[in-house]
Amino acid sequence: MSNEVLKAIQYRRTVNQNSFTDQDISKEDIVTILEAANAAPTHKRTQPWRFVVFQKEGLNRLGAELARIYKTTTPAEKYTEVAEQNMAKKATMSKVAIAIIVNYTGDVPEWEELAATACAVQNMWLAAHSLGIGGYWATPGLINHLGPFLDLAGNQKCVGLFYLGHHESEAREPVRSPIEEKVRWED
Ligand SMILES: Cc1cc2nc3c(=O)[nH]c(=O)nc-3n(C[C@H](O)[C@H](O)[C@H](O)COP(=O)(O)O)c2cc1C
Repeated sequence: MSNEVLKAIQYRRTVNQNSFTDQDISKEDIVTILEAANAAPTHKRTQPWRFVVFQKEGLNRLGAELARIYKTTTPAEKYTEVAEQNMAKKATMSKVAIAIIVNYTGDVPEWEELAATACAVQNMWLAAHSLGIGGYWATPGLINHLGPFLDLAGNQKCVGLFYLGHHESEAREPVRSPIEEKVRWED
């Protein structure tokens, strides 16, 4: 790879909580990651991304809420105590969790605001990677029940939780089918 940006794009990976270390993420790094999100492209500059940052005790509250939602929304025949505990652990094993929210303005089609928010997440992911911090975008069905906890307005939707931590996982290139299969050239 020829430069740092291309390298970061190739080596950014999903890093899950099992690989996170105990090292804290500094406030400065969190702000750098959020500023990267805020630099994402956006039609009509609606800047639809919103974030709620959980750290320290906030992670325990998030974990407890995820476990509570799991317990109250999972049919009895599918419920397991282990799954309930694992749901909470996703938050408590992370150093930071960022709720990803789309703020729909109505000024552009909804899909464009969702797309802009996804661009913001990729920016965060790359910024985190460049700081030695791994990220994991999780989209369990439970996020559809997080509205009251996150204090979302009627035009806002949570589209995931971005879990972050310093980590010890090996750098890996992506596993993808060849780009040639996904492109048609017209000369
Ligand atoms: C919109 C979106 C939602 C995702 N949701 C989940 C999820 O709920 N659980 C999960 O394990 N991974 C989730 N992922 C991560 C993907 O599984 C991961 O990006 C994919 O396996 C490729 O790995 P890489 O990120 O290391 O390239 C999500 C990724 C995206 C872009």
